[in-house]
Amino acid sequence: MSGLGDLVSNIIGDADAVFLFSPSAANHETFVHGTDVPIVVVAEENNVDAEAFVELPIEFTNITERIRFGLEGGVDHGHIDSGTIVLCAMNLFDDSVDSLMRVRAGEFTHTGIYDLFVNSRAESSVIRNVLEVVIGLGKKGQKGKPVGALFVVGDAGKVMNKSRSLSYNPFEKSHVHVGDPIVDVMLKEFSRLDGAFVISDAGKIVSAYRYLEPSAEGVDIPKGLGTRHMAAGAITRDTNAIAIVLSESDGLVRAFSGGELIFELDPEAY
Ligand SMILES: Nc1ncnc2c1ncn2[C@@H]1O[C@H](COP(=O)(O)OP(=O)(O)OP(=O)(O)O)[C@@H](O)[C@H]1O
Ligand SMILES: [Mn+2]
Repeated sequence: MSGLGDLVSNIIGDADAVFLFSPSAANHETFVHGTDVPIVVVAEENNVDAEAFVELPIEFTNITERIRFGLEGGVDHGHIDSGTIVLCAMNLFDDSVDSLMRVRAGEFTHTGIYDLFVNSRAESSVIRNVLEVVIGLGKKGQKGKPVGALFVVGDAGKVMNKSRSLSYNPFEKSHVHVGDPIVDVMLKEFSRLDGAFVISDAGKIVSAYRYLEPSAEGVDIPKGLGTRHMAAGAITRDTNAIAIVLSESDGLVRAFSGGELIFELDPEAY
């Protein structure tokens, strides 16, 4: 094997921690027993009873985003320091680890995806549920036609104060939460009409058809996005909410926090 082992050990030799992405129990065992550096598991669920664990709120089909999220979580939970050289191990093609990547944990610029889920007022499961609804809407559209939607999540009292009603609120006296199966259907139906949905920290649907009237001062969103995206960005600067928007015109899903665009994704890729 003509020196390949040496080349590879140059890449992985100085790693001080291993991040295992969605490992099988057998893979996890192998790594735990095969090395004495700390092992951190990054996955949607902790199926392997890992001591050090970072929960992935969504699957992240983009691998660099998945890694970034895992590393930010690892630092945030105190599993590693930000300068640590990490070996990321993944199975991209089947059930056994087939991919190793060497990354310095602090190397990434802060993307905000981690904060969006973990440091928001709203529960991360609520944000995940809203994202799932929006991605679903983006995939199918409404009766085959592209549809736009705006969800404002968290800090609902303040959001209600900075908005006005465009129509009667179908959620007025109801106690429905995002993630309830019936709600998916309702949200998709009501998203045909104008305005925003307002969701509480705990996932209660507070209102549909809200016209947002935040101050737009200091909001810096990419040129070319229209009033829906501007309102979404601005409300997240004026309150502690985050906003998730489906664009009717380009079909992309965008998330805003603190007045900034945090990420954009193509629902067709999910
Ligand atoms: N302040 C607001 N609050 C709530 N909804 C709004 C607000 N401003 C615009 N919208 C909604 O966004 C819709 C689309 O407006 P516009 O085309 O200007 O936005 P956009 O950012 O270009 O979004 P899209 O990419 O979906 O076209 C409006 O019909 C309205 O339903
Ligand atoms: Mn538009």
